[in-house]
Amino acid sequence: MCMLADPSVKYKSYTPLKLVDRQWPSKVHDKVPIWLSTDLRDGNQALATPMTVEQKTIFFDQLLKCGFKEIEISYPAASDTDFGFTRGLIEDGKIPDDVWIQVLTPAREDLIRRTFEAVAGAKHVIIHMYNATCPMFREVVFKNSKEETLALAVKHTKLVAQLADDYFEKYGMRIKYEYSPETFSQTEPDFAVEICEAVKTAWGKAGLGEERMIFNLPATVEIAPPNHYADQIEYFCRHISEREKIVVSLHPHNDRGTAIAAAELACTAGADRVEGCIFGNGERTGNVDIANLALNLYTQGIHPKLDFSDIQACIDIVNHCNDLPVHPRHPYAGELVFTAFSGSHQDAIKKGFEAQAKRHEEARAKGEPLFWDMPYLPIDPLDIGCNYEAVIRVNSQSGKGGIAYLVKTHLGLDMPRKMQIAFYKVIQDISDKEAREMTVDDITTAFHTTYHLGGTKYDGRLVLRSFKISGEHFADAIDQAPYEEGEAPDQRRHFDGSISVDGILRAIHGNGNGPLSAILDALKTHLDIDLTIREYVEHTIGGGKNAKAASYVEVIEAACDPGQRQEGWWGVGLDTDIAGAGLRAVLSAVNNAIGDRKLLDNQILQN
Ligand SMILES: CC(=O)SCCNC(=O)CCNC(=O)[C@H](O)C(C)(C)COP(=O)(O)OP(=O)(O)OC[C@H]1O[C@@H](n2cnc3c(N)ncnc32)[C@H](O)[C@@H]1OP(=O)(O)O
Ligand SMILES: CC(C)C(=O)C(=O)O
Ligand SMILES: [Mg+2]
Repeated sequence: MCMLADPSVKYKSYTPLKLVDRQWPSKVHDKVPIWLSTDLRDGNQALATPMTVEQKTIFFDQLLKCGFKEIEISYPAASDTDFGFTRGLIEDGKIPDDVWIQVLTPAREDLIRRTFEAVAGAKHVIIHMYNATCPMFREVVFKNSKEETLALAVKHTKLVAQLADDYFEKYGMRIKYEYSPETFSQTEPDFAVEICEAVKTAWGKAGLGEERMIFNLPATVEIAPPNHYADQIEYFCRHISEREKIVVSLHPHNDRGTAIAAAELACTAGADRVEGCIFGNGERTGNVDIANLALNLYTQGIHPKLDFSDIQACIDIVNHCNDLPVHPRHPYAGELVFTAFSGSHQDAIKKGFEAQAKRHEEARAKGEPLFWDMPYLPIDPLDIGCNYEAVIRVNSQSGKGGIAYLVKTHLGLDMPRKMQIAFYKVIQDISDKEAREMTVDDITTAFHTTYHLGGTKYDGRLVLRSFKISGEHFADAIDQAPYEEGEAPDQRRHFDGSISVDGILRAIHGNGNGPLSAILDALKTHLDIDLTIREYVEHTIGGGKNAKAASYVEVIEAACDPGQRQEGWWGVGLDTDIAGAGLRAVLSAVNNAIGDRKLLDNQILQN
């Protein structure tokens, strides 16, 4: 049947819960739940090739590093691998004293007994038993009535309770019980409560504190929007007796793509605990992603009590063990989640970094916290072990801001706005022509080529070899905007220098009201290059002995009508000396202005 067929005669909608005075919508999710990783069970059972013992061991170690205190390590009755892995962790003393391992079993006597054998001798164990409770499973899978479904749960809970006593006596083990009415979210809410009440009574050990039993309420298949799951959880929390003696746990799957929302809303509805997998592995569309949930709390200023400060290590291990990639757009973990390609995003991020640096400086001085508040970046990449390298990447969708950010970050050069526009066109041309992303290398190389910086030394048709500025103290002169003509005669400067012109050394000299106008005068006199400066900007790079000056110059034709807007040519100069930087910037711009124009021989003085 094609998608255009009428779905109303094929699919039934979920039945909303009539919870007239629901409380959760006005609550805020700000409490850190107990986390249980089920990567080694629900995650493992959903792999084409389940993990080997070696892979499970590596994964287990990573879960400990992340700080999980409850880890569902296996379904021991399923396979020798799971049974052996469980025994191995216990016998090799690999389970820290503050960690509870959890094991899953169906409500079947042989499998429950086998499960206990697997965990014999462990210090802290959660025995997790499940049976499906919804109408479809009762009717189709088990062919059981409600009463029979309840009786199955009660009978096997009693067996678990009996074995828990035996194993406590024999090994001194602390055992908690978790019961899952599998398919809870498709089960009649009052029946879910009824069966859990019966299980609680059968268990007979519901206590306070750590000993509370756990009711895990799975959205085995996510069949309704997240608000409905929250309603179901609130209903359960309000109707189950001795609420304080039980832990209410969530186990959301992601069939509708809303497992994260379901978990967060259901936490506001009263849940204490969440089961899930790192990066959301698991049956079909996966279990709820615990890293995502934890980092969502983190970005609200709440420490999630899980450590994802080295998210790449988690990605590597999950990849290795599950043989599943993490999508490039996966929240927090994808390789593109901190990257802006688009111009307006890049511009906002560049401005955001600059504003934040200023804000942080002021806050630091006042001893106040350095709050993260950045356009487009909800979390500081550094907090999860990433860096800012990926934040701005350039392609044909990028603008001047992003390119300027990369030039500033990688070359330390803070281009003036108009020069950013000019250099942006250079990069746009390359990117459009080559129809590919521009790497940082591409951009810095293009910058060096465009402004004749030639790596460590200058290149271009005209290269400054040596110079002397005479007249008044030149630092003052350069401060006085050397391109302003008409200064008093006693402020004029004289430029004496040698430049290489197309590889041949020439001596040139000229006068001006500053070093830059003096060199331009020399170029006019000797090479018939008649340009004037429209814009000049400078800044220092670094500090102390290693400080350098960076100068940026825009030149235009001297003959240009001042009222007429003319395209200029930009240049950059770097030198330990500010006058040197300015002169080099002029030559860099002049090189761009002359292009391959023939220079007049008769104007050149042979050195
Ligand atoms: C939603 C979840 O994720 S639940 C967890 C699912 N995980 C797994 O299934 C992984 C591990 N499972 C396995 O390896 C196997 O299923 C085993 C070893 C546990 C059992 O294998 P088998 O004995 O061959 O049974 P199989 O799985 O084919 O069939 C299930 C049987 O158990 C019954 N059953 C299923 N779930 C349960 C349960 N929770 N409690 C009691 N009985 C159950 C079924 O109705 C069926 O009974 P039937 O044979 O009378 O029709
Ligand atoms: C065993 C249960 C908790 C389960 O995995 C599910 O219902 O999804
Ligand atoms: Mg599951």
